[in-house]
Amino acid sequence: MTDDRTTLRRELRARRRNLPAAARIGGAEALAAQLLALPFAPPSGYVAGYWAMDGEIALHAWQLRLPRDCVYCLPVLHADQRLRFAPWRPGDPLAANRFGIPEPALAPESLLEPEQMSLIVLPLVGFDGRGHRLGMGGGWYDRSLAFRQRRPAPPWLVGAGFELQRVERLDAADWDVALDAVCTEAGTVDCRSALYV
Ligand SMILES: Nc1nc2c(c(=O)[nH]1)N(C=O)[C@@H](CNc1ccc(C(=O)N[C@@H](CCC(=O)O)C(=O)O)cc1)CN2
Ligand SMILES: Nc1ncnc2c1ncn2[C@@H]1O[C@H](COP(=O)(O)OP(=O)(O)OP(=O)(O)O)[C@@H](O)[C@H]1O
Repeated sequence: MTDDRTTLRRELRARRRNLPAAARIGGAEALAAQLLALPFAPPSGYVAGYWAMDGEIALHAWQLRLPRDCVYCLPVLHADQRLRFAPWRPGDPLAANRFGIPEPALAPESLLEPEQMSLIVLPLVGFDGRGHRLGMGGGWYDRSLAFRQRRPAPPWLVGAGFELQRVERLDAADWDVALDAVCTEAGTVDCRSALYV
């Protein structure tokens, strides 16, 4: 990881946190509409979101408006350094993981593999117009979704963020998994046609 990426991460996270509450609430509603309008939005199956923290754009509006046959899931950290996913509805028990992020309190054998998801929404720290992403730097999503470099969707991979997290250009590392789309409160970047350029 270069110093540049560390600096950019810090700056974008601060920008994300400083957004006023009204923009944050309106943004979550507008994001839900963008996610529901995706051409590949699944009518059924497991879909993964995240528990928003550190100023991340929230997914509760999307969760509430999902088709009834979609099962909303949250990421769960696993000892093998790859994410698993677990269904979660408001009221279900949660426990904080080692980053302090709430995750469903389920037995390990009940957890779902990334391969079982129809669609996964990834939290973005930053993104560019080609769909390259900057995450928290732990490599959790890249490791967990590496199989998508050799195999087509599903799961569809969609980054979510506020428009103010867009940057001119992010260089992709070998391990970076390409997103199929990026959704913000202002619109959607469909990255599928850009995969081979
Ligand atoms: N809401 C949300 N959930 C998520 C992620 C995320 O980015 N957002 N993740 C995306 O990968 C995974 C967890 N990865 C994470 C990686 C780093 C940090 C983090 O806060 N790092 C702190 C200090 C670390 C510490 O407390 O030890 C930091 O960098 O300031 C959090 C989550 C899975 N769940
Ligand atoms: N497929 C992989 N196999 C092994 N290690 C990986 C893989 N993908 C990423 N990593 C490791 O994860 C580290 C962090 O990667 P990077 O800086 O791209 O994270 P990020 O994409 O910002 O974070 P995240 O994926 O958590 O949102 C890298 O230094 C790399 O060593």
